[in-house]
Amino acid sequence: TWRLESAREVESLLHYKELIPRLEEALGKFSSRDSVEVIQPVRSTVPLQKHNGFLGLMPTYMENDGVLSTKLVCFYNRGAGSTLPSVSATVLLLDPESGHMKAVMDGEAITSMRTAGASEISAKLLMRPGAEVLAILGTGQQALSHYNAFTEMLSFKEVRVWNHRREGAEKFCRSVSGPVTVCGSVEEAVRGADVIVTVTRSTEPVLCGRWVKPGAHVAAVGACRPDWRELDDSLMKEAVVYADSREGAMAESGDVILSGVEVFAELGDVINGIKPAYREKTTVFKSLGMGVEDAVAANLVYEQWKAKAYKL
Ligand SMILES: NC(=O)C1=CN([C@@H]2O[C@H](COP(=O)(O)OP(=O)(O)OC[C@H]3O[C@@H](n4cnc5c(N)ncnc54)[C@H](O)[C@@H]3O)[C@@H](O)[C@H]2O)C=CC1
Ligand SMILES: O=C(O)C1=NCCCC1
Repeated sequence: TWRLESAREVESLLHYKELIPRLEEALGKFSSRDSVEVIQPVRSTVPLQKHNGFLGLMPTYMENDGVLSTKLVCFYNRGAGSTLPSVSATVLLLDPESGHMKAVMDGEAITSMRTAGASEISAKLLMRPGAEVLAILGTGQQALSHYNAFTEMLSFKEVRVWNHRREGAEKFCRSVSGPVTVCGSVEEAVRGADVIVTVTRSTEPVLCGRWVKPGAHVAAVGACRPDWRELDDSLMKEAVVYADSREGAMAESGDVILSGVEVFAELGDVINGIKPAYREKTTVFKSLGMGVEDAVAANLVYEQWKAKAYKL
């Protein structure tokens, strides 16, 4: 069994330019609902009540590609004083024929990068052509990976960030290489923005529809429990709502369930040409995270790692 237990080592083997095309292909395969392409049940979750968290189990089998994996992810709604991460994950890659373990790897970088990769795909497909202003709400782990993916793969003239604690936003600015404007309120950050990424741990709406420019694209990444929100009802009702998985969104997204809106399409439906990309309308991509994204990312890490090991 190959062991890649350091997030840094996994991160050094993953690059958005290689990862994103594989994610795009995987999202299309998932939405084709062809069992020889992808079998991926909706995540099962076990509450960790004492610790204010959940364990998520995310198995996936891609028969045609010979990829079998599962991610074990613990995610928490941590109090402000905690120094522990909000998301902690491990990915196991298995040989589908023997069932033997091929690799066990840290899932932190995989989770950060594949989530940002999926959001980047949503923006590429759904934002208005010529989008100039990116706003990021939240300044934690996902904010960083989204900043990296969006600035590397797309071009924005301005990046704004907001955090509910200003020092968090200032720390974020110091940790990235490009220019970023710190905003004192969500409204200030999102007014006139073309693309908005919500990556907070909030359980109540932080983004209100009345602040969002018509035609903007929102990649909504937080609020992955049926009673958690990041977006208000007016935004959900105004927007055309896309998701990574329709079943996942209907089971896990408070923004979808509690607003009562329909998921118009999966991102994979757009990739497959089955559903239109309404670039001129206000769009929301509700991301819950999928095992198939972890599977292709882990398989890419494994391939890169083997190539590196055999070159030595
Ligand atoms: N859709 C997906 O595939 C994934 C979703 N997530 C979710 O994305 C969110 C962000 O994850 P990470 O960046 O890893 O977490 P993190 O803890 O590193 O960052 C969270 C950010 O939210 C801010 N925050 C905390 N409480 C808040 C509140 N009440 N209102 C507004 N902001 C608040 C924090 O200051 C921090 O800037 C979490 O909800 C997590 O569960 C995480 C991984 C994958
Ligand atoms: O897909 C994932 O991985 C996660 N999704 C939502 C919560 C944290 C982890």
